[in-house]
Amino acid sequence: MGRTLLDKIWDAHTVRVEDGGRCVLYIDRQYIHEVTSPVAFAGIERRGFGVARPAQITATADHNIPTVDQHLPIGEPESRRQVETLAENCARHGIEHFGVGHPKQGIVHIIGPELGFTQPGMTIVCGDSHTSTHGALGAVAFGVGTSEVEMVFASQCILQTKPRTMRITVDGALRPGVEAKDVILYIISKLTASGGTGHFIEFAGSTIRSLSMEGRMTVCNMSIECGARGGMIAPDEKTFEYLRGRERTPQGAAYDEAVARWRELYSDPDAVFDREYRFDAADIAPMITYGTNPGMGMAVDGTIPADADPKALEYMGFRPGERMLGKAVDYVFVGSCTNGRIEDLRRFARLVEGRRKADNITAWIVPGSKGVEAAARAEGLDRILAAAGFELRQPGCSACLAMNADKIPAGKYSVSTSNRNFEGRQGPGARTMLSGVAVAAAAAVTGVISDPREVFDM
Ligand SMILES: CC(C)[C@H](C(=O)O)[C@@H](O)C(=O)O
Ligand code: SF4
Repeated sequence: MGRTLLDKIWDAHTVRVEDGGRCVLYIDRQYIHEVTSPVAFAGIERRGFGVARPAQITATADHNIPTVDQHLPIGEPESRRQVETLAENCARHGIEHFGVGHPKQGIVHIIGPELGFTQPGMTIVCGDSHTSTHGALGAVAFGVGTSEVEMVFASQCILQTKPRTMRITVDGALRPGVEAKDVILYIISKLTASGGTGHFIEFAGSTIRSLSMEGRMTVCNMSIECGARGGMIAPDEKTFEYLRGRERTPQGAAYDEAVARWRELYSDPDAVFDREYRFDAADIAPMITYGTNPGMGMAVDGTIPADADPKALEYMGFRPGERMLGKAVDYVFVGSCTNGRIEDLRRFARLVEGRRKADNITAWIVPGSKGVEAAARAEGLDRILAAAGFELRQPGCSACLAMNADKIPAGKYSVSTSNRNFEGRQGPGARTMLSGVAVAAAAAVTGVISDPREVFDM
């Protein structure tokens, strides 16, 4: 019987299968950040272990850092301590670390692919749920807990049960104004926030193939928001081109050899998945969420479902059957590991170019990495944004979660290109509506929830 892409990579990395079926899985790369690494470092030190393969670990500071005045010491003492601890731990164990202000610093899931650390066929973990992002390059990448971070430090392996497989196929051309984020918000709205539990998703079909690498990362990033362990896309010419010449990818003849290996990474035509779903791109509209989990999404021009969860609607201050169009917005956040890549900033800048930010909107436009920030400035996106009343900030997780200074005040409404709209996610009492870049741009210039296809004549 044919094998899935997950089978091929998983089996190639299985060192041993334990009684009970758990696998000792070899990990090619581990990413770490300041939030989930300190306890793991303390753990190996307490047990007298060193870090087995420091060269296969990459560290960056992203969650606890401010996105303005990064040259100043971090004001909040707890955050400052986290970030300093990461730097000290990395120095002690010989791990490459991109701290605040470093030209390669950024959100962990942005810099991995950007610097070429993430490559097809790899196994990749990080103590962070959105590690699934790296699956867009054809890697098996998933989030792990702090005790597993410690396991990888000590042995470069983890103990894992192999997930079940799921394929989600999306075919057809996307309608005007629809972007990768809308595709994944649509899929999660169909599967619900728990519909992928226990599975590893492979995204396939002509719509997925047509997406840029950045768009594929957006899709895989949010694959876990339906409960899946991870998401992946078989690598193709776009993937190989994206990786060509990146700082940490093989160069020259070694690159050609790598591509030859990467070409073997696909699910065999007769591979059988535990579950399959099919969607038609023509059914997907620009999306927005109305509730308090990412599965509570709808077309921006639709109405809130009559059977929507009453508790979620109470938190959001919405009622069943209402339209989202015209609803009040206070904050717009463009950024995060979901939509903080250069393509996202380009899209936002092009849409708002020649227009003005609405007076009632506070907007945070946050590049996902120093690399993205530098590219945006080199392309003059910062000037386009400034002319429209927007400021390009410095890279970090920012308003995606309330672990730094960028918090949405209680009761305020935020249109956010990030990935989670849980109660209090962007600050205690904050009300988050998830969307793609175009819906965020439309809200930013009109001051209310608007249909980007009308505002921008798409
Ligand atoms: C802080 C970290 C553990 C967390 C995660 O695992 O995802 C964060 O990145 C998030 O997005 O909620
Ligand atoms: S940007 Fe958001 S989702 Fe991504 S790693 Fe940071 S906090 Fe988590």
